[in-house]
Amino acid sequence: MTLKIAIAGSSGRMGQMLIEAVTNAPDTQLTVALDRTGSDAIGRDACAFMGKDSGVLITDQLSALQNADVLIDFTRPEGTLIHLQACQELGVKMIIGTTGFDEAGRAQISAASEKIAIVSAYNMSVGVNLVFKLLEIAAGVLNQGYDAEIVEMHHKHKVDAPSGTAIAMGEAVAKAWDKSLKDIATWSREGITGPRENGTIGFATLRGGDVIGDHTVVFAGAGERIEVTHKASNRTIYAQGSLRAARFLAKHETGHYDMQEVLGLK
Ligand SMILES: NC(=O)C1=CN([C@@H]2O[C@H](COP(=O)(O)OP(=O)(O)OC[C@H]3O[C@@H](n4cnc5c(N)ncnc54)[C@H](OP(=O)(O)O)[C@@H]3O)[C@@H](O)[C@H]2O)C=CC1
Ligand SMILES: O=C(O)C1=N[C@H](C(=O)O)C[C@H](O)C1
Repeated sequence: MTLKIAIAGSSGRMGQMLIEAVTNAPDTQLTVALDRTGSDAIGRDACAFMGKDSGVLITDQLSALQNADVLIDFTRPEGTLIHLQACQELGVKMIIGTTGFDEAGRAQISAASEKIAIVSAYNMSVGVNLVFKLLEIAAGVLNQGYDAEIVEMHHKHKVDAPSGTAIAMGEAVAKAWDKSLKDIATWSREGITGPRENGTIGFATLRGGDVIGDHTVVFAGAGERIEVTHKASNRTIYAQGSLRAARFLAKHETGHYDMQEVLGLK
């Protein structure tokens, strides 16, 4: 069966990666390419950036989604929430890779999953999802006398901080410590901060150049330090993960799933 795929943010870094992956896979077909109203990309062939002619023109008309089984959305929270509404109305499933949602945005996604099947994850790569499992084990053992610090670095164009992945890593550690991340997170430090409080999780954000995505969780104890690191060197890892999510969604009509479920890690 061929899956009919729509891509949001078609001219973005991830949008183009996804278009390339969808057009190259044997079981998926690009049927809709969206970008926002006012974008220079509207009316251009979705595959023009690859020097190819697909016949799918980039549009801002959300009614085009009726020609898709699944929308893959890596845009911005405000765009994703508008697409979410259209997908509910048209019965189109969704894969959401966008980061930076507030609690209300996350609640809207969960509520929509009563009508349509949704996979959402702050990181679609196999490697990072494996790291979440490793963190569960590490934090479970290092639950006393170790300070957890999470350092991430991304390209200079990224607009949200800390990264969704860093937050999800913090949530994995906090869960293993039977805590809620919001109660123990130190999101940044500046000035006379005083000594570090035990049981907290610190975050540090670096931005620069073209770094695709580096994450390290440090567990620092007395006499030793354990570091768990993931480094992305190509955005295809996120696109390939999204295709796995699309195949997974073909078997579900409703419900809210994450990549751990898609990858069979839960
Ligand atoms: N879950 C995962 O595995 C990954 C998640 N991400 C996340 O994906 C998102 C996109 O990243 P990236 O591709 O680098 O970003 P880009 O800025 O390169 O692309 C974003 C795209 O979305 C469009 N867009 C922006 N605002 C809206 C809106 N309100 N409505 C509709 N479309 C909109 C942009 O259009 P325009 O250029 O006109 O503004 C652009 O086409 C980020 O949140 C990032 O953190 C990234 C990689 C992996
Ligand atoms: O904006 C990015 O580029 C990335 N965003 C995601 C995040 O915020 O965690 C995933 C990946 O790190 C790349």
